[in-house]
Amino acid sequence: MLRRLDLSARADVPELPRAAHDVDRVLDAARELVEAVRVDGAEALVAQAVRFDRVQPPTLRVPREALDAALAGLDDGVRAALETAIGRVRLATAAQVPAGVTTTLGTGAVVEQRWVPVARAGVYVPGGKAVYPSSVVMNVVAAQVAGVERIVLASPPQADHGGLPHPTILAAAAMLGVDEVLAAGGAGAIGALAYGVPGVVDAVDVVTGPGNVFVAAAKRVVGGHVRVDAEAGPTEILVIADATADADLVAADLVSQAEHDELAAAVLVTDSLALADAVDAALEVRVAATPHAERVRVSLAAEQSATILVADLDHAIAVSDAYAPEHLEIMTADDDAVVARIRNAGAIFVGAASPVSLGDYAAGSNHVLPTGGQAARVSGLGAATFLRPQQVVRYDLEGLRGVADAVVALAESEDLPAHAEAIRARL
Ligand SMILES: NC(=O)c1ccc[n+]([C@@H]2O[C@H](COP(=O)([O-])OP(=O)(O)OC[C@H]3O[C@@H](n4cnc5c(N)ncnc54)[C@H](O)[C@@H]3O)[C@@H](O)[C@H]2O)c1
Ligand SMILES: N[C@H](CO)Cc1c[nH]c[nH+]1
Ligand SMILES: [Zn+2]
Repeated sequence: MLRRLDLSARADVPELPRAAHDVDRVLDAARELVEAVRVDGAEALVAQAVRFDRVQPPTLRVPREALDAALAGLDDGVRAALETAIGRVRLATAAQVPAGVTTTLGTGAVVEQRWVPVARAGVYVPGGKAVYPSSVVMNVVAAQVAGVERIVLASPPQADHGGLPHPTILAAAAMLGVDEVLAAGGAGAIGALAYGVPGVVDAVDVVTGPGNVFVAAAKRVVGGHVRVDAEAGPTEILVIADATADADLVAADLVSQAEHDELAAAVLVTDSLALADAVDAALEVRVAATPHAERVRVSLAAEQSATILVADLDHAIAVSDAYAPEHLEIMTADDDAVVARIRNAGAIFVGAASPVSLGDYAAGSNHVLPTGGQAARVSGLGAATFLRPQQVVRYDLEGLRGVADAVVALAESEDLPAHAEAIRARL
């Protein structure tokens, strides 16, 4: 089911498997959809809902009563599970908030750095092939912990639910106190959050959230206008496993992420031919039995998924770092030794009892993570996504006197004498 790429006879890392239908290829389509919303507003959002979601939303802004009704109708078990997820993500995210620092550079000379949240955040929650109340938790809790005052959430309208977002998404939003919710999906929704739509939603400062390639591409399009988090597109899992790993668990985890999307990537990197064969055998059994087998088969057989045979674990680490996966699982004889040497990954899951699906819901980590190789440069969603470091300068006259000569000399060297005058005027 997984194609094999045998690199075991070489020590270098060639081009690795990626989806052909990636963000670059849908960038023009996403730009058109964003631009239509920027120019035509609500009319374009409704047209895109009819075209892609096959439903006309009764209203783009979800009414308060619909949020309340969704919360009232929420299954008790799901509510308890959401509470668990919210509690864990809140605790782990609160620990991320950086403390401000004050540096004293001399008597009466102080520079402070404080962390200030943006005023408005727009968060996207996917809802095409699957619906993601867990992404409500990941986005909203991170923004709330950062101290964002206004959070607006967008999620695709559902034909089976009268053209509103899925009721579990609405219920999760209501649980978290988010009452500004849009029935809008895909690139158009990202455009609406970034530019605002008269009478529907005001523009935000930061747009975050996962989604399919169109959502990821739209975030790239609006990235020059608002702050965006990493491109969190079709899910990726890369497993580094040696001969000691449990092949059936490896197979279960590959299938778990392949079920998101035909474009999801599932990659096994191993130095053990026996393990590779055993994972193939386990995949046959698991895929045959999984409810989304059709989607999983496409994802596992596609060019973005593979078993990569490597010479040894050093080689496996080099391959994984070059790929920079969204999720990296490590199942080896000495997991700590491997994780210590990893540089590039959105999130790392260490050992057989830490599968990606734990992190998807309730580990306490955030599941909105960079895909498409971005994990080599940027991080996943967290409190910092909504915060900016801001410097506050507090000098008194004694402090100013202590550095005045340097400022005046530099101002004159730049031929900006009025800058020097502004110092002299105080002394
Ligand atoms: N990386 C992460 O952190 C992360 C987290 C959760 C989910 N995901 C990914 O999110 C994605 C969710 O995708 P989904 O499709 O289920 O939901 P989605 O909400 O991302 O996409 C649905 C929307 O896509 C748009 N769309 C559909 N077909 C289109 C087309 N042909 N042209 C233009 N726009 C089109 C529509 O507007 C539709 O509302 C999956 O790929 C999943 O792997 C990623
Ligand atoms: N694995 C996805 C990308 O990180 C997140 C998710 C949500 N629900 C299930 N899984
Ligand atoms: Zn998942």
